Amino acid sequence: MENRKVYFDKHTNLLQLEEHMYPLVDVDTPNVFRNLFHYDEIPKIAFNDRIVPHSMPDEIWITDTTFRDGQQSRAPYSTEQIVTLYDYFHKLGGPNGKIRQSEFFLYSKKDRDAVYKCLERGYEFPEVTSWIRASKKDFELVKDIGMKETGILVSCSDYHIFYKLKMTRRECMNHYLSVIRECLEKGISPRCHLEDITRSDIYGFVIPFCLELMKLMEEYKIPVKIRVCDTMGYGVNYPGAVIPRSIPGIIYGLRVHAGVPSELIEFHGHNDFYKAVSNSTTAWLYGACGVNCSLFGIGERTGNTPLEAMVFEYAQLRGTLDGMDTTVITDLAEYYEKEIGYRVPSRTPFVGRNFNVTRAGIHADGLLKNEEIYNVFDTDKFLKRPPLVAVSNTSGLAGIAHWINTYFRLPEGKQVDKNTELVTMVKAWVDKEYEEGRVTVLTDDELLAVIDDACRQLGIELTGEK
Ligand SMILES: CC(C)C(=O)C(=O)O
Repeated sequence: MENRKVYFDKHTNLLQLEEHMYPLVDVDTPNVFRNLFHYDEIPKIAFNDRIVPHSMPDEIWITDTTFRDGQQSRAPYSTEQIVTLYDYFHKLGGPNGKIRQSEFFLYSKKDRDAVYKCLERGYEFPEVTSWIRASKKDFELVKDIGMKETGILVSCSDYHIFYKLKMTRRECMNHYLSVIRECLEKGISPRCHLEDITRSDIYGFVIPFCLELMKLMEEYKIPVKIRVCDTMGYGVNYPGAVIPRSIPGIIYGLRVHAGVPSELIEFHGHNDFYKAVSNSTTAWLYGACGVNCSLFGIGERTGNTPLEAMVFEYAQLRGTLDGMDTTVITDLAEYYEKEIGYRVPSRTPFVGRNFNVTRAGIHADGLLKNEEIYNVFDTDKFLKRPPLVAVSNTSGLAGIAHWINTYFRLPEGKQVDKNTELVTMVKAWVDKEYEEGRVTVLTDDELLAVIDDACRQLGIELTGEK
């Protein structure tokens, strides 16, 4: 009886023995959940109305995959760029380590150089962790570098087990367990990436497998992490939705039926159905301590959960930033644009060029009277990005003056107003554009060119904090 865990099942009101409840179901043919996923139909969301209780852990955090999933989907970063980004993550996450870990490839010399350089920084957070091929050689590498933990791929849906690995569930589970045992033998903590969990048989494969993993953790006294990978973005957060698509249901099953502690559960989302952010927040709410994110959501296909979004989700859930420095998000966006040559799409929340730009005349009027009316929060304080009013035919002299003052961040005393000659000159150009039939708003670049020209004619310079 020693190794068997007994737990109280709230659904049945009975004490249950775990391994008797959830033996591996070794099916002959793959269960691909055709009722939900018919490839030539749009996937379906089904409901059984079983409601899972919230269980947000006392401490929650963010982990980062910018250099792993993020880098998989774009041109590789240079070593110097990785180190700079890592410095920024350290500052953004703050002294409480809200960006707890960042994962790195170890495949090439270049990958390893970046790891050595980041380790040399000596930061406690984000902890540098790895992603490797599950082989003896790679385990040794992890150990030699001095890392405590590594990610290992343990794909768990029958799509992967039968079609990709060409194994049975039993063969696959035995294979994974032997690899993880090898990792533990080396004294390294495995982070098990349960790829494609939202198309997997949760109680026929995932829970029996995680029960075995928890036994290995007990045997080796080394933490075994479970990363819940919503690889194709099928996860949903709706109360009463059925597993395997229900994120609350998956997290509940792992915690209650497989006995995985919250601090060892991490959610990794993809944005194929626009749900990466809400699914990640849901994972926190239902008992995962960690959400794994990539900066600006850059990742495979539609991308991962954007890291910056979860910083603001954190603050909204907890009522505090717990030491995170959100202004670094703007520094990161500028660094990407200037040094990496990537401009975040302009309407992207918190970072896009236009995320707090008001264009409609009627909104602009409200914003000019009181910025709280049309700005989500004090974006100048938290992101060094005061709200802007785009200039159009309805802007008037005051709107143009506001645009110049905010765009150039002109300090009081140096600000222009509706009587300034520069503003009159720009207004004359704007009016002419619309008289000639223009129907669209003016772009920043167009305005900058006109302002530049007018300043030259007037022999003045706009000196702001930019
Ligand atoms: C490769 C796996 C682990 C992954 O990143 C995912 O499932 O999204």
